Amino acid sequence: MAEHTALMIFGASGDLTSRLLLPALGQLLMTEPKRTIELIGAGMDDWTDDKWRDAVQIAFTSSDAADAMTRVETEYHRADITSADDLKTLLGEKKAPLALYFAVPPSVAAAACDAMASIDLPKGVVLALEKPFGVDEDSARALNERLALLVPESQVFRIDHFLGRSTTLNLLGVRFANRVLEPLWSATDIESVSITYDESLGLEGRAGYYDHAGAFVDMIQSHLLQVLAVFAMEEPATLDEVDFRAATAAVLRATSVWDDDPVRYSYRARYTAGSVEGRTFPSYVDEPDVDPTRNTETLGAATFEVRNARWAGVPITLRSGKAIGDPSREIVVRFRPVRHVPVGLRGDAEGAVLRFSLGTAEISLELNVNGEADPFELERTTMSAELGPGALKAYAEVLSCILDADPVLAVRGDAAEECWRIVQPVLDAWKADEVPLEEYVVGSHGPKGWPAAD
Ligand SMILES: O=C1O[C@H](COP(=O)(O)O)[C@@H](O)[C@H](O)[C@H]1O
Repeated sequence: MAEHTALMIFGASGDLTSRLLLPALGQLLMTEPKRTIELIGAGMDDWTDDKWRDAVQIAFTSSDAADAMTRVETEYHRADITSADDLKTLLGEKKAPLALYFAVPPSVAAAACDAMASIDLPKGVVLALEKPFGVDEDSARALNERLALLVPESQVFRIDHFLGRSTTLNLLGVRFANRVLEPLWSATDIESVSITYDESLGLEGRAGYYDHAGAFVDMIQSHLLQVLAVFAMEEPATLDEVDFRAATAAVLRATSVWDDDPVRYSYRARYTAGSVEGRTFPSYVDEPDVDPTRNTETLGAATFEVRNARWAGVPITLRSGKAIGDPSREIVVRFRPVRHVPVGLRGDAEGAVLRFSLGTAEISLELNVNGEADPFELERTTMSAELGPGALKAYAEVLSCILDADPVLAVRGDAAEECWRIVQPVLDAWKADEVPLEEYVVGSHGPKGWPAAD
């Protein structure tokens, strides 16, 4: 662990910084009492050092981390990060360990990378970039090429906080450390998989971004494909960045829409007025700052196949939606039924179902057992266990890797391009209106008859 690091946040006065980054940094500092940080805020707003320190203090207090302020030196600079002169002044004599965190829109990040090409960056500097990484495969590749001119790939951190979720990382221990599960982890024994991340939340004032992204790009193009990659990867020899990222990237490289038919195997819908968990939402099209002609979906799903020897033939459905009642956030693994049940054992011998919660850290296994009243009549039972929630929240876990310059939980450049390649046929089919945009009432589970809404 690097004990003292400089973290420079571009977009310091923005929503992402106050809502996610600073609370996560506070949490990280509370769990790592030896860590100290030089926290440099930079942005277009005319803030003073005091205003920045106050913003940090407020965010730390919100995550019960006010005590960590004593280990943070703060300074703020008004700067246009797309200007080489401003960047030169900002970076001045700064030396590694130094991380530059781009909490800015992708177009600004791209322009800042261009500006950086004409200055000398401190050796060893880490560049951390928020999603979305590009808007399609070509733009992601172009951004990768720009970044490659600046620093080696191991110093580029494409952030996906789902890789830092303890619930995603639980897949590693449960699968690889259990002989009762690991040998079953393939098409031979698994019939289907679904990865669902529905939320009761609505737009939360993010229409400016969300109305362009939609549920599919916001959640599936990035986060859920990464979860799929961790779920389906070959066993890496080690969990270092080289082995781990090679294994997840190989899964993405082998993944495509089921049957190459996005019209049949993708689904989209948007919500109409209603209430969920005591909050009332208007119809999506009537939300402030939404352009109804954009046809943005607030719920998306698609079925994919990982075309390799381990997974070919297993449908893997990813789904995510907003304003869903009693939302499901889990990975569901459906095992195949046994080939034969002894004559005399009555009932339905369905395959076992293993569920990993992606919300709270829980795991459960549904099994067939002998009936309580009649031992020759099968019944279903569920064994469940709570797993540790993890000491750090997802963003804090990811930040800890950034500060240590360890890219293991960052998305590798080729994987970021693959994610766009995988979803493009769906986005194209939707743009051409080949898939109907259905509707669902806020607080419902989404349109009836969709896959993976279990
Ligand atoms: O990145 C995003 O993730 C959140 C869901 O993740 P969580 O950790 O906050 O539950 C999602 O609400 C948001 O739309 C998306 O941009």
